[in-house]
Amino acid sequence: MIVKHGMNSGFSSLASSAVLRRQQFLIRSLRGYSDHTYQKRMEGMKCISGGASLEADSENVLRAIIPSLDPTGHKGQAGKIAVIGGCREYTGAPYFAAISALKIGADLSHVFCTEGAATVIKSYSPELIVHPILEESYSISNVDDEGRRYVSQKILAEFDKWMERFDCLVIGPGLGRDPFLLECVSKIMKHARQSNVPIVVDGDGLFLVTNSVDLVSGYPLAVLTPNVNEYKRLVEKVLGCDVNDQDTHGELLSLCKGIGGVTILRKGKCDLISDGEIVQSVGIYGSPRRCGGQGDILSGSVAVFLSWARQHMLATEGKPIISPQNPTVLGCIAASALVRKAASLAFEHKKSLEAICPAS
Ligand SMILES: NC(=O)C1=CN([C@@H]2O[C@H](COP(=O)(O)OP(=O)(O)OC[C@H]3O[C@@H](n4cnc5c(N)ncnc54)[C@H](O)[C@@H]3O)[C@@H](O)[C@H]2O)[C@@H](O)CC1
Ligand SMILES: Nc1ncnc2c1ncn2[C@@H]1O[C@H](COP(=O)(O)OP(=O)(O)OP(=O)(O)O)[C@@H](O)[C@H]1O
Ligand SMILES: [Mg+2]
Repeated sequence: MIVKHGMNSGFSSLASSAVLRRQQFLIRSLRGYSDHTYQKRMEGMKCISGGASLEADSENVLRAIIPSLDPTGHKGQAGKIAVIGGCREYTGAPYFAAISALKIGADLSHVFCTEGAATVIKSYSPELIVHPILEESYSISNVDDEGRRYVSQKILAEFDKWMERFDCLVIGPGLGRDPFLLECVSKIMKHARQSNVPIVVDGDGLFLVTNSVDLVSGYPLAVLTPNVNEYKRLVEKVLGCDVNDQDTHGELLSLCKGIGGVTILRKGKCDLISDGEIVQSVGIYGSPRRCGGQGDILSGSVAVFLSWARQHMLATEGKPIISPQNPTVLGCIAASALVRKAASLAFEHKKSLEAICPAS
């Protein structure tokens, strides 16, 4: 887990582990804000809307919400995350999301995927807990309508056994677009909502939500993390128009309000984050490489930071020491800042000599 700056020396042995050193390095790296070169680099990146800079104070957000390591803590307190995704085509995306949750500092990370994807994902890492419960249409092609209902109920029952243990679900990385599978995932989302489990919707989860906005509308514990294409489809569906690059701020506010109370993290040259009330941007210099998988890493990271921000909110009895005060927005700011900085460091390290493996 990332260790808070200025922790007392009782944690020094823990803090000497390689993982902690690496994570502390990331935090320290974020302090480079005042660096002149960095400032110059950032000049072209700042998101200006209506003349006002919206840049979030991400370093202080990170400091505030990252939990301290506590020797009395038990496994699970730093976060239990589940990724719902992984099908015939895609096994990388759910892996990147789930392993990122662990690397950020969550204690447990699960993946719910199809049977074929499960063996592959398990072979990437023994650290992930993989549930091969989802089915695609091809695997039940000989089954009649009643049989399909049975399979669907069985999937839901299997998922429900676990659901209330999770601090956050990530729905969509590498999910695919099979109609039967998406129908089951819709039911999973409805159950998560009834149980007030936060959800991060990404990748094909956004394809599902764009076609069934009701799944998230009016749910303040939902975060959508669209890329350029996914954002365009959402705007077209919800606002009924093309993306307006002249009023990014106003459009994002309208989109959040149009869907109803969700938080949106719009990925791009600058990441823009809004809950329909405020807009914040994270323009930390990232990587010029746009290889696949970086968004998956972000969605797993948002899940962990969102959970920590909610814990922070509880610990401060609803009076957090940081603003903005919406924990889903805080989680998005922290994740965006860390992932962009990590991308920048990875590029500095590897340059273009070899392809940047997102998980490295
Ligand atoms: N290794 C893996 O398993 C990966 C799987 N992925 C999964 O693949 C599925 C589909 O996600 P996609 O992001 O490809 O779907 P999208 O529908 O967002 O993107 C589809 C197409 O849009 C193009 N595109 C991207 N940015 C663009 C831009 N700025 N302007 C114009 N065109 C642009 C891409 O080249 C791609 O051909 C999701 O489930 C996702 O999670 C991706 O996350 C990538 C990695
Ligand atoms: N033009 C850009 N310049 C710098 N960083 C960017 C740019 N576009 C996206 N990013 C960053 O890259 C990360 C992934 O965003 P991206 O738009 O590539 O997601 P994605 O298409 O969903 O990725 P994936 O391939 O994992 O599905 C985010 O952290 C985002 O801030
Ligand atoms: Mg994506």
